[in-house]
Amino acid sequence: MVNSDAVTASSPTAAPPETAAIDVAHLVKLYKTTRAVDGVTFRIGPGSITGLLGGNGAGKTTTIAMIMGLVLPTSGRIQVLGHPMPEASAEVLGRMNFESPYVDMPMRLTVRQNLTIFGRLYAVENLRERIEQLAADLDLNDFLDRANGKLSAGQKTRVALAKALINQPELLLLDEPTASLDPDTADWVRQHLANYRKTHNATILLASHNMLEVERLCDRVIIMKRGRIEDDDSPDQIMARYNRATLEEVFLDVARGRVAEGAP
Ligand SMILES: Nc1ncnc2c1ncn2[C@@H]1O[C@H](COP(=O)(O)OP(=O)(O)OP(=O)(O)O)[C@@H](O)[C@H]1O
Repeated sequence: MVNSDAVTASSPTAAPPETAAIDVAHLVKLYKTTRAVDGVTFRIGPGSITGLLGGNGAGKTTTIAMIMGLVLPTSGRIQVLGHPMPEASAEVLGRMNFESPYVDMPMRLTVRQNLTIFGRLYAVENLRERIEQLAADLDLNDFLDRANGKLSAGQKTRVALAKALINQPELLLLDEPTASLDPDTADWVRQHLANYRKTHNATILLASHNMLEVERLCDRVIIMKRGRIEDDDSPDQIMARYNRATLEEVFLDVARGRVAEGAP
C-alpha cells in the first residue's frame, strides 16, 4: 500500500521549480514470491535525463510501471510532479506520458487514427496540427494512413514515440525507446529526445539495454540488479568508480558481481 502520510510528512515546502519530477522511496513490488522491486529509493530533478540500467528481470519495467500508476506498489511511496501516485493520477497523468515496445496500439487502426484517439484522451488542442507536426518531426508521413499492424518494428517504435509526445509531456517515461531501430534511426531518435528535453525542460527516465545510448544521452544512471539499486551517479562518475572506459564494461562488472572501487 502507498503510504500517503509519508508523502505529506516529507514534502518540502520549496518553490515548485525545486519539486522533484519523480520521488520514490522504499518502493517494493512483490509478485507472489518474486521481489520484482525490492526497496528502491531515488529522486529525479526536473529537466534531467536519467537512464535505468540492469539485466533482464532487474526490475526496470516494474519500476516505470509503478511510477506511471499502471502497477500498484506492494509498499513504499511515489510522488510524481509533486503529487502522490497513484492517488493523484488524475492531476498528473495529463502532464506525463510513456512509451514501451511491449504496449501495442490497436493494430487495425491507422497511425493517424491511433494518434487522434490518444490526442483526444489527452485533450490535446489543435490536434490535427499537432499530429502533422509529429509526423514531420518523426518522419511518419509515408505511413500515416497505414494500419499500425502493417508497420515494421522500427516504424512502430517511431509511432509509439509520437504517441508519447502527443501531449507535450513534462515527464516522459521510456522503456527501451530505440529497441528495434537501425543505428541511424536510433541516433536520430536520441537527438530528438535530447532536443525535446532542451526545448520543453522535460524530465526523461528511460530504461535501456543500450549502454552507448545511456552514456550519450543521460546525465545520470541508476543501475538495478535483482530489484535493488546497485549504483546511482553520472555516467562519468560510475565509469571512474569501476575504473572502466565504457558503461558496457561497468554493466558486465555489475552483472558478474565485481565490485566498484570504494564500494561499501
Ligand atoms: N506481471 C508479473 N507477474 C509475475 N512476475 C512478474 C510480472 N512482471 C514482472 N515480473 C517479474 O519481476 C521481475 C522484474 O521484471 P521486470 O520486467 O521489471 O524487469 P526488467 O528489468 O524490465 O527486465 P527486462 O530487461 O528483461 O525487460 C522479473 O523476475 C519478472 O519475471
